[in-house]
Parts: sequence; structure tokens; C-alpha cells
Amino acid sequence: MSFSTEGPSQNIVWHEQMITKENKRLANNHHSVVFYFTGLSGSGKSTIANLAAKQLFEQGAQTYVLDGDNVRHGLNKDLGFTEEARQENIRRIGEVAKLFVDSGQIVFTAFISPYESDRAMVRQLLEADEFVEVYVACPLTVCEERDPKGLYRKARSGEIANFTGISAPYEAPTAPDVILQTDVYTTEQCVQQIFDYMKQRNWMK
Ligand SMILES: Nc1ncnc2c1ncn2[C@@H]1O[C@H](COP(=O)(O)OS(=O)(=O)O)[C@@H](OP(=O)(O)O)[C@H]1O
Ligand SMILES: Nc1ncnc2c1ncn2[C@@H]1O[C@H](COP(=O)(O)OP(=O)(O)O)[C@@H](O)[C@H]1O
Repeated sequence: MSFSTEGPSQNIVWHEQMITKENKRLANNHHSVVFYFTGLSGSGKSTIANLAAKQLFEQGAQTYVLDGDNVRHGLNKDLGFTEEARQENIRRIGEVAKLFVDSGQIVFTAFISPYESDRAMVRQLLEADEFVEVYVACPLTVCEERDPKGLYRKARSGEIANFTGISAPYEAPTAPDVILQTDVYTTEQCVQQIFDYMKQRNWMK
């Protein structure tokens, strides 16, 4: 997937910004980091990400939610759901998330991100203390029962191809930093687990 007939950009020089990431973290009075949610459609990524971001925002933190459905309405509206398109989707998201971290924000990403290699690529883009992989774990049967957007029904009837969990793979994380079992714990309990993790890392008072 290439958008240039001349190959990669050349003659470009990195400019250091006058206001550094550290300056912004000090001004915000908190660390900046990506909570990288991954999980099946309907597992609860958006619900938990939005609630966690809202509660942090109410405490004065700078937060942003990058959500699969929303980003695919704009920046990534040219991408579908083949393995290659998902890879490009995640590559762009990783770069955008990195910019948000640079801007001092606590970012919650809510993408299915089904491939381990793509998640590893995003981890590589960031510093070790800027990427937290959050596995939003929920059995396919429960996600399918929830079916909040009616997509599983469409996938089962063949109306949607390459649907994760039905006709496309989901590679569960092998060593996530946090596991949220949304079929066992409530949304509030899952959000609390994120906050407990932040406290443990000294990122939250
Ligand atoms: N074929 C197929 N497979 C999976 N999901 C599909 C598909 N077609 C549309 N949708 C809707 O798109 C949302 C997933 O987009 P993502 O950008 O998160 O996907 S990925 O990370 O590139 O795999 C996903 O959102 P969530 O339900 O919030 O996960 C769906 O609403
Ligand atoms: N513990 C939980 N955490 C998150 N969502 C839950 C939980 N229990 C039930 N749900 C419900 O599951 C659905 C998850 O949908 P959504 O957040 O859009 O998932 P995703 O973003 O992973 O596709 C919502 O209808 C939500 O109310």
C-alpha cells in the first residue's frame, strides 16, 4: 500500500520543538501514555475507554479517545478490513497516538487490532513507559449475544465479510499489561482496574 510514485519521502529533517513533551507533562501534572485496548467487537473497548477518559478529565487530566469506528470515518476512511488494510489502519493509529503522547495527553485507543505483530509495531513506536497493552477479554459467545451494532448477525448471514472472530482471525495478546474480563466484571470495575494500574505505576494520585 503505497501513496507515492517516487518512493519514501526524502530530504526531510526532524525539527525539535521548543515546548518538549516533558514541559507538557509538567504543565499537565501527569504522565502521557497510550492505553492500547484490543479485543473483539462488542468486548467493551469503547465503553471502558470513554468512561475512563471522562473520569480522568473530570479530575483535570488531558485525555483523548481514539476509536476505530470514528477514525475510520475520517483519517482512515480509505481502509477496509483485509489483513493489509488493518495493518495500515494500526500503523497510522500508532503514529497518531504517538503525537498525542507527545502533546502530553493520556490516550485511550479502542481498536480491535487483531494481529500481535501490529500491536508490537505500535509498542515499538513508543517509549517503554508510554504503551500499556490492555486486553479487553470477552468470549466470542458473549460479544455475539451483546451484538450492540447488529454486526455479528450480519457477519453470520454473510452480509459482512472478514468479520473478526467469525471470518477473520483475532490473535489474543500473550502478555498484556492489563486484562479486563468484561463478562465477569462491571464496566466500573474495569475502569477501576485501569486506575489501579495507573496508581501502581505512580501515574495517578
Ligand atoms: N469486517 C469487520 N471486522 C471487524 N469490525 C468491523 C468489520 N466491519 C465493520 N467493522 C466495524 O469496525 C470496527 C473495527 O474497526 P477497527 O479499526 O477497530 O478494526 S481493526 O483494528 O483494523 O481490526 C468495529 O468496531 P467495534 O465493534 O467497536 O470493535 C466494527 O464496528
Ligand atoms: N464490563 C463491561 N465493560 C464494558 N462493556 C460492557 C460490560 N458489560 C456489558 N457491556 C456492554 O457491552 C457492550 C460493549 O460495546 P462497545 O463498548 O461498543 O464494545 P467495542 O468497542 O469493544 O466494540 C456495550 O453495550 C456495554 O454496555
